[in-house]
Amino acid sequence: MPEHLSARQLAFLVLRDIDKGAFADVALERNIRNFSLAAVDRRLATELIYGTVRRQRTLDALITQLGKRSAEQQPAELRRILHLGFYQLRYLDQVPEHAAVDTTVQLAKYQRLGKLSGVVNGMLRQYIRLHAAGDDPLQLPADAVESLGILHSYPDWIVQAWQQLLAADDVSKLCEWFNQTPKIDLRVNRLRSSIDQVMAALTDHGLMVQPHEQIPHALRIVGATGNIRQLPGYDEGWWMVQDSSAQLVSYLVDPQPGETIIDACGAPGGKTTHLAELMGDQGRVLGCDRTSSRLNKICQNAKRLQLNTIETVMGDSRQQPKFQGIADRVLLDVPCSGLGTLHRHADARWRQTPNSIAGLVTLQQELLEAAIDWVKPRGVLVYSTCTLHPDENQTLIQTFLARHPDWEIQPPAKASPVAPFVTEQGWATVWPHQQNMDGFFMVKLQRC
Ligand SMILES: C[S@@+](CC[C@H](N)C(=O)[O-])C[C@H]1O[C@@H](n2cnc3c(N)ncnc32)[C@H](O)[C@@H]1O
Repeated sequence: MPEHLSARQLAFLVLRDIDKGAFADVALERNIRNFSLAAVDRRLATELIYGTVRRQRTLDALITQLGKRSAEQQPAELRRILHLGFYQLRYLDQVPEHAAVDTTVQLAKYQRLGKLSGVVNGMLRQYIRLHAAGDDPLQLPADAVESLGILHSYPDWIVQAWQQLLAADDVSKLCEWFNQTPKIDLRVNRLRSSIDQVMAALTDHGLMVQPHEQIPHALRIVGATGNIRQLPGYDEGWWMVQDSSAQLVSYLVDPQPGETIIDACGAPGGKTTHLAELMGDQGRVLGCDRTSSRLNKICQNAKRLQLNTIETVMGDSRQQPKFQGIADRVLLDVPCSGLGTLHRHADARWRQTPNSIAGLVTLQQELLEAAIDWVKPRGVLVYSTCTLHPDENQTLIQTFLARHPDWEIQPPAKASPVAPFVTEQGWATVWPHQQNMDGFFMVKLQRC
């Protein structure tokens, strides 16, 4: 197989596995071992896989508009080959048009779709002709929701959910934001290191690193990192990978040394470990989860970060009567639809559905009803999600407050790193297209 085809060939094989139900990252990891690719080709394959999965609706619309049959009627393998071709033409400036066409036609031949290689050639060349004439080859319908969904590649129901919360222009910007490659943020372990020490070590290692303007101990790595475990300070527990917006949650909890904190849905421990760090590792932090393999990750992270106050508790947090009235603060970082981290999980927008959201809302409500009984009379509970769906956030909290008039929202103190993100209702929402971080929702509740 010619070298220049290998990246596309790998991408194609991974896409075929995804069509059989595999998760994108798992399928990539499994297939990559069979190819000895140079780093640059590995990067191209990764971009092609995640890019075509993200942009699938847009690419399907092009197939339908430029072909004789709709995308759904095309043979599955031909459809994936066309996705790869159109993706390179539309989104990859570094791939010359002729290379995109030639490699896609060759890919069809390698897959024994030789008879259809003329179709591939014709459709891709038609795209190039229309583009050269100054037109966007992608035609959009008049309906505003469908138009945004096709242009940015989202199911209509996600666009509609965001329209409930944002102006049309913001919805468009948010859709586009999630189509970019994710960045990696670190949280510096203040008990083992400092921002300056970690920045110096990473810069010496050849990385570009920026401190976050609003969030103490948060750093952003600019560009590719390579294997994260091989970066300086990892083994020493100087830092943890955690998006800046996720770091805000523990600031909202605001744990104090000596207190008892329960983290009801704690694995893999990003926030459990942050809570212990903020308490100077003094007190008791119970990190709970119902999945034992995930609970182990809390132990591993606590060990690496050299934190001693964390105890793990295995089980369903809807049924933990032993926690009744023992907590100064509870964190409920619930399982959610993840609409705030769509850039990190290319296929997530196609896996979630309105039905799956409804199931999650029931679980979230049950967890909240159970966890309020753990809070001491003057204690607080923080509810958080990495989603941007109103049913899992604003509506869920409003429904809870209507059912529990003895609870109210406590906005963060003015000096809190969370304060800049607080809305007039007292909860905080991080909008990625405005704040350039993962999407998050968080609110602190207390008894009146
Ligand atoms: C959003 S993740 C938590 C992320 C974590 N707080 C962090 O910052 O690393 C939600 C977690 O809830 C756990 N979970 C789901 N249902 C649960 C339940 N009924 N009781 C306890 N944990 C649950 C999942 O296993 C998952 O690890």
